[in-house]
Amino acid sequence: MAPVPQKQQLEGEETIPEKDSSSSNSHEVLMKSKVTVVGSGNWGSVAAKLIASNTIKLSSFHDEVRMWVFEETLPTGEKLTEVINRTNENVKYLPGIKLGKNVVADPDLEHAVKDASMLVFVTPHQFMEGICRRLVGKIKGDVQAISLIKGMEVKMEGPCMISTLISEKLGINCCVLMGANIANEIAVEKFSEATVGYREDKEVAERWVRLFSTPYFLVSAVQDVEGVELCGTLKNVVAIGAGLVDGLEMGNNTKAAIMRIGLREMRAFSKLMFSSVRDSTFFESCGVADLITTCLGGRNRKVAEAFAKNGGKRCFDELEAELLQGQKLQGVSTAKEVYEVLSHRGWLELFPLFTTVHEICIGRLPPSAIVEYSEHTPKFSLVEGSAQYY
Ligand SMILES: NC(=O)C1=CN([C@@H]2O[C@H](COP(=O)(O)OP(=O)(O)OC[C@H]3O[C@@H](n4cnc5c(N)ncnc54)[C@H](O)[C@@H]3O)[C@@H](O)[C@H]2O)C=CC1
Ligand SMILES: O=C(CO)COP(=O)(O)O
Repeated sequence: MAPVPQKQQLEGEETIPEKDSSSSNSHEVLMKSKVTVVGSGNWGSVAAKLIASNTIKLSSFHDEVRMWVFEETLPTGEKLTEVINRTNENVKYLPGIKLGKNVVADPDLEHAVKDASMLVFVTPHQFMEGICRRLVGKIKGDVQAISLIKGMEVKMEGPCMISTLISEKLGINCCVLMGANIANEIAVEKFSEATVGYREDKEVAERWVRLFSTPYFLVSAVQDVEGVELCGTLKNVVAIGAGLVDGLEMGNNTKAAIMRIGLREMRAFSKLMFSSVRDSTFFESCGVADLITTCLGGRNRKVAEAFAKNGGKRCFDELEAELLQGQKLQGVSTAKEVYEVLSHRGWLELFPLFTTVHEICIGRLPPSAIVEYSEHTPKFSLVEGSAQYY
C-alpha cells in the first residue's frame, strides 16, 4: 500500500497509528477525536452503538463516546442515565440492545460536549433550537458537527435546515447523515446504507464516513448537504400520506402512486429552495431508498395509518403518545413547516400532496382526501403543468 501523507500535527494533539489494520487506512496517522452524541432516542442510541463499535477499533478516535441524555425518571423511580450506565442499554428508547461499554450516558449537556471535537446531533428536530441556544460558547472552537436530524425550522426569511441552524448558531461546520435507516433494524445489525452530505471539505466527510461505517452499515458521501437533508426531511411528509393510504386499505398501487408523486414534490421543493441540489442525490440511500423504507415501515406511516383508521377523530399528538411511547413523529410538524413555506410563496397549488397531507393532519380535510380531488383540493395536473419546476 502506498504511504499516506501525514497530517500536520497541531499543538496539543496526539498522533497515533490506527488500532485496527482493517480500518480504511492502517498506516494513517490521525489526530485523536473525541465524539459526543447529542441525543439518545431510538436512532440516537443506535448511532451511539454504531460509533462506539468504531471508536474502540480506530485509534484516530478516543474509545469513549459520550451520549447526552434528556434526563427522565423511569416508572421504577430510577434516572434513565443511571440505568443506561448500569445496564449498557437504553431501556426506554432501545430496549434489549447493548450499546457498547464505551458509551457513557451524561445528563449534563454542557459537560457532555465540553471536550468533544466531533459532535453528532440526533434529537427530534423541534428541540434543536433550544439545544443550540444552550450550547453557544460551550463547545470547542474547532469542533466538527454532523446532523442525523430529519426536519427543518421555518423562519421569517424562509426555511432553515437543521444543519444550517447548527452552523449559524454555533459557528461550526455541519455535515449531515441521512438514509434508509429504520433504527430498530440497524440495532440488530441488518444491512443498510446511508449518505453523508458535505459542503466543501471532503476530508471531513471521509472522517464521518469512517466513524459510522461498519460491514452492515455502508456509508457514502456526496457534496450536497441541502439535497441530502431535504430528502430526509421531506420523505416524512410523504410517509404520512402512505400511512393514510394504509389506514384506508387502498392497496399497494395507491401507495406506490403516493410515493412517486411524493418523490416528485420532494425534488421540486428541494430545487426551488436550493438550486444547488443535485438530481443524483435522489438516487442515493437518503433519497428514494429512505422514502421507500419509511413508507413501508416507519413511525410516521404507522401513526398516520391509525389516524385514518380512526377516521381522523383522534389527533396525531394523542396517537403519537399512545403508539410511540415517548418517541417523536417528525412528519406532521414538517408538513406544517412545508405548508407555511408554500403558502408564503404562493406555491400551494404546485404541491398538492404536501398541501393535502397538512390539511388532513390539522383536520381541515378528511383522510380520504389523500386521493380525492375536488374544487377545494389542489389538482395533481397542476404539478404536471408546472414542469419548469421539475
Ligand atoms: N428512529 C429512527 O428510525 C430514525 C430517526 N431519525 C431521525 O433522528 C432524529 C431523532 O430521532 P430518534 O433518535 O429516533 O428520537 P425519538 O423519536 O426516539 O425521540 C425521543 C427523544 O427525544 C428526547 N426528548 C424528549 N423531550 C425532549 C426535550 N424537551 N428536549 C430534548 N430532547 C427531548 C427523548 O429524551 C428521546 O431521547 C429525528 O429527526 C428522526 O427523524 C433518522 C433515521 C431513523
Ligand atoms: O427516518 C427513518 C428511516 O430512515 C425513520 O422514519 P420514521 O420516523 O417514520 O420512523
